[in-house]
Amino acid sequence: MVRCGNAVMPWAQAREEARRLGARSGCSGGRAVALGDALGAVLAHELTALVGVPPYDAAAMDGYAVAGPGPEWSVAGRILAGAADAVGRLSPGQAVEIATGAQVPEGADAVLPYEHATTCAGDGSGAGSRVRGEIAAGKHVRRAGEDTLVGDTVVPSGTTVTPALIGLAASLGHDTLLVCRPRVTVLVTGDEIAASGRPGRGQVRDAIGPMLPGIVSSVGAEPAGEPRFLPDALESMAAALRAARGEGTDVVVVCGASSKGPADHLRAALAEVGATIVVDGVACRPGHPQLLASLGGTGAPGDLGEAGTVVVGLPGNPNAALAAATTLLLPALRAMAGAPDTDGVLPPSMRVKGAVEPHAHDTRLVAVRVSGGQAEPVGYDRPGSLRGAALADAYAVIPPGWSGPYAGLLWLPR
Ligand SMILES: Nc1nc2c(c(=O)[nH]1)N[C@H]1C(S)=C(S)[C@@H](COP(=O)(O)OP(=O)(O)OC[C@H]3O[C@@H](n4cnc5c(N)ncnc54)[C@H](O)[C@@H]3O)O[C@H]1N2
Ligand code: MOO
Repeated sequence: MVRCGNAVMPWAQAREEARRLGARSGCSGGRAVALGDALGAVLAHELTALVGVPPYDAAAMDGYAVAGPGPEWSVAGRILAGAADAVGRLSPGQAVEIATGAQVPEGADAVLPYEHATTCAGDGSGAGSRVRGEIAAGKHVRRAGEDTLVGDTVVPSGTTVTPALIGLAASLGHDTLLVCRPRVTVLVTGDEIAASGRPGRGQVRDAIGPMLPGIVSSVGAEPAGEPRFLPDALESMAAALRAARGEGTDVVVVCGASSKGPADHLRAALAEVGATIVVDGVACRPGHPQLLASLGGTGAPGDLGEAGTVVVGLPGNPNAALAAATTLLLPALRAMAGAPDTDGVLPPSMRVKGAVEPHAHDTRLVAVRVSGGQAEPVGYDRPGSLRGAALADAYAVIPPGWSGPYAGLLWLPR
């Protein structure tokens, strides 16, 4: 059998190398973005509280804020949420009618909910009436800062920004967040590739460029503009790599030209621009010609520089490209942003339904649908076809020589 590459790396090791290179290259500085634009990015700083939670002593129930042990209080007025300092200090024996979330006046010991209170009517404004009930000191009052004190660190750097984190940041007084969103330049190679519409005779419609924005945004990165289409020519590819490095992009993804055919110029172009190849082929199916390199450093073996642009070479076959993106691109991007390795493979604890043949030397990535605690291969997952991956939830990770029935899972980007 023809094997592509002289130093094909085991699949798990290739993922580790991608993480190491991503972490070493880092993200080109954090950017302050409005809360609404931060979703999915990775926090480039610790999130601290600019205000406490709650910001003031607040009623947790609708009812009466009461001062003194009771069991009866005279009602001195009413406080609704949003009214700052509406009532002065309460004296023992006094109460105010209060809304949930309203500021509890000084001197109040507890809030007596309506459903536990007996009232004698006053003048309708809340004043002049009396209220009776049993209280426990401090009950139904949320004290200022009892959840979070001003200055507390609440979320570590490297956390992915979720809707909940955005809400939290707002509640802590932030309007912007400093985030890391690696920028990814996409180069689509091939004389036969059509960018849109139905391909003509001898043409193939680009299926990888349209996948990549979703793949990179699944880990909070972003495309640096539209894909650039390149002919099968060494000089065009070398020029595009130089341009991407000059523009300060974090990652260049090259689609196609990863094999060793007469029109596959990726390795020659990398040599021309002085790149250091870190992973030259991976022992996995599909996706074995994939490649990882750094445009940083001097190009001397082992010298990757401080913050060089990372190059990921995806094979031209679209399912091989998707497999390679989950193997090298996603781990590199997450590590670059400082995010933990949550895109890792689940432990081999998922039962695979039906017969799956392992490969003799390579890890197989088999498109599966996951339901009822089982992974069922969906088929149609040859290197050139995305039909299976489009129906699948994950790749089942089938190591060489696997005898089943349990496998690890690698979730597909959503
Ligand atoms: N002698 C060998 N030949 C090949 C080997 C090998 O080990 N020895 N490996 C095969 C494998 S596996 C793959 S995968 C491909 C990788 O090829 P390239 O990355 O060089 O890509 P191309 O040759 O340009 O294209 C391969 C195939 O994919 C189609 N393609 C390319 N780009 C796209 C795109 N953006 N969207 C959709 N389809 C695309 C292209 O038309 C070809 O059919 O090498 C094998 N050869
Ligand atoms: O391994 Mo290729 O990358 O399968 O088609």
